[in-house]
Amino acid sequence: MPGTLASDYPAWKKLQQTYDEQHSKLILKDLFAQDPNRFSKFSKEYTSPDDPSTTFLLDYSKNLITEPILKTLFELVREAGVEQTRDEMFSGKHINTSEDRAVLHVALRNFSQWSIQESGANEVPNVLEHIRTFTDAVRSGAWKGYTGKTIDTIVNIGIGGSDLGPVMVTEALKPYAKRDLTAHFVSNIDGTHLAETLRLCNAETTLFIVASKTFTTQETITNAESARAWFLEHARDKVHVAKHFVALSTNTKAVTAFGIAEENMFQFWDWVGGRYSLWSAIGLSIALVIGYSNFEQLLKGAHGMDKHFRVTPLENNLPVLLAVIGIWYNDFYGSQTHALLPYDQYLHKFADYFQQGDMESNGKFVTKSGQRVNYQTGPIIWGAAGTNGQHSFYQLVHQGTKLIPADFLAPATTHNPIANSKHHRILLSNFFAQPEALAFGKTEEEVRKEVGPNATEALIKSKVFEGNRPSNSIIFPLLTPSTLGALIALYEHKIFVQGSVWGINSFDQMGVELGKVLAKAILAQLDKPSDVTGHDSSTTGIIHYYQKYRKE
Ligand SMILES: O=P(O)(O)OC[C@H]1O[C@H](O)[C@@H](O)[C@@H](O)[C@@H]1O
Repeated sequence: MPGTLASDYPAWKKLQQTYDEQHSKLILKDLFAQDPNRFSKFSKEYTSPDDPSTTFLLDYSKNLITEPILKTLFELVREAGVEQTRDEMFSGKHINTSEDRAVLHVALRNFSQWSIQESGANEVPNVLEHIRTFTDAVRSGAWKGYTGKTIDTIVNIGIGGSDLGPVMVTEALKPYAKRDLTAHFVSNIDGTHLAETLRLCNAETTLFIVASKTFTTQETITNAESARAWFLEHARDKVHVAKHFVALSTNTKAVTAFGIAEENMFQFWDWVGGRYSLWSAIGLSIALVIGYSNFEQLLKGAHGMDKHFRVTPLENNLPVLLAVIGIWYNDFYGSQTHALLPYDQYLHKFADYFQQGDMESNGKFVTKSGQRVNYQTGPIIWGAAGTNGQHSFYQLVHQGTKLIPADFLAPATTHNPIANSKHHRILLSNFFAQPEALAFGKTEEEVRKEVGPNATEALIKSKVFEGNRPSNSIIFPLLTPSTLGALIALYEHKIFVQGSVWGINSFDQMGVELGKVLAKAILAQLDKPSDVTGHDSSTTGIIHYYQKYRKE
C-alpha cells in the first residue's frame, strides 16, 4: 500500500524468517528427488487468449522455492495491493505520481477497446493508421526522395527508449524484414556514430526518422541537426527536407521549429514512457522494416499478455511468477543481478533492451511516498545471446562466488534451419544443458571417478560444480512478431509487479537528469582552462588534461 515499506508487510517478515530457517536446506537436487511432479507443479504453458499459435512454456521448477514459499510470495503481492495498482494502471489513473501521469503503454495495443479515461487514449487508432499509410507508401516505393528515387535506407535517430526498442525488435524480427530496405540506428552523441552511418547512406534514397518523445534530448537533436546539414549539402534546397525527415514525438512545437512538417510528425502522448514506447509512433522504424501487418501482430501479441496479466489469478499469472521469484533472490538471497540469456541470435539485443526497461524503471531508492527503502530494489540486468556467453562469463555463473539467477529463452524451431537444423539442435542442446548443470552441478565424488586415482586434490576441487544455481527456462515454438510481443509484455509486467511491491515509482527517471544538467554546465567551460570553475580537483584536473591535448 502507498506509504508502506515492503519490509513492513507481514508476508515480507515471514519470507525473511523462512529464508533464515530454510535456505541452507533448499537444495534443488533434493527438491527434485523428493517430488517427481516438481516440473508439472512449477511450469506453465501460456497461450494467447487471442491466438493459439502465440504460446510458450515457462519452466520455473529449477528455482530455490517450495509451494509454501511461493504462497507467501503471493501473499506479499496481495498485501502490497499490486492487483489494485494494476487495475489503476489499466484504467488510466495517474500512477506515475512524481510526474502526475498515467502509464498507458497498454493503451497502445488495446485491441479489446477497454475503456480508458485519459486524453489521447482514443487517438491511438489514428496514429496507427498514419503509421500504416506511411509505411505502405515507403515500402511500396510510392514515397519518393527529392530526385524521384524510392527510399532504400532508413536512419532512426534517437536514444534510450527512442532507440533500444526499435533496435531490439528489428533485429529480433529480421526474418520478416524487407531485405532491400536497410535500417540504421544512430543514438550516441559521439560523432563517430553518425559519421560512420552517413558513409553508408545516399541522400537521395535515405529517410531520417527523428525519434524523441521530448524533442529536447541533446544527443538526438544534435545528431538530427548534423544529419540535416549533411542532407542539405547534397539536396541543396530546404524544401526537400520534407521528403527525407519525419519525427516521432509528443512535442509538436519543437518538431515544427526543427523544420519537419506537422503531417510528417507521428504523435504520441506523455503517458507513454520512453522505455515502454516501441508500441507507439516510436515503432515506426519497426513497421517500416517488417511491414505494418507484422507490426500489428507484435502489438496483438503484447495485448494477449495484457489480458492474461489483467485477469489471471496471481498463482497462475506469469509476469507475477517471474516477479516474485526475482524478489525472492533479490531481497532475501541478496542477489545483485539477473541475467537474460536468449539462445537465439535474433534476440541478441534482448538484454540490452531490458537493461533500460528494468533498471530505469526500478533503480530507485525512494518509495512513492518519499521514504528511503531498507531493502534492495531493481536488479542489475545483463546478458548475452547463447552460446557466446558460455565462452566468456558463464565460468563465473557456474563456479563463481555469486548467486546469479538467470532466464534462458529459446525457440523450438529456427528461422534458419541450415545443415538440416544441425546448428539449431546443437544450440538447443546447450540451452537444455546449461540450466541443468547450474542446478545440479557436479559433486566431488563424480569428479574423482572422472579424473582417476592420480589427480591431485587441488585439481579435483577445481572441477567441482556446487550446483543449486537457479534459473527459469522459456521455450516457444518460433520467434514470431506476436510471440515477441507477448515476451516483451511479460517482462514489462514483471517489472511493474516488482516495482509495486517495492513501493517505488517505476515510471519516472529522475536519475538520468543529474548527468544531463552537469554536462551542460561543463560544455560551456571547455574552451579555456580559466573557465573551468566550481568543480572538485579531480574533475578540474581531467578537464585541464583534455584542454592540453585537444586539437579542434
Ligand atoms: O525520447 P526522448 O525524449 O529523446 O528521451 C530519450 C531518453 O531520455 C532519457 O535518457 C530518459 O528519459 C529515457 O527514458 C528516454 O528514453
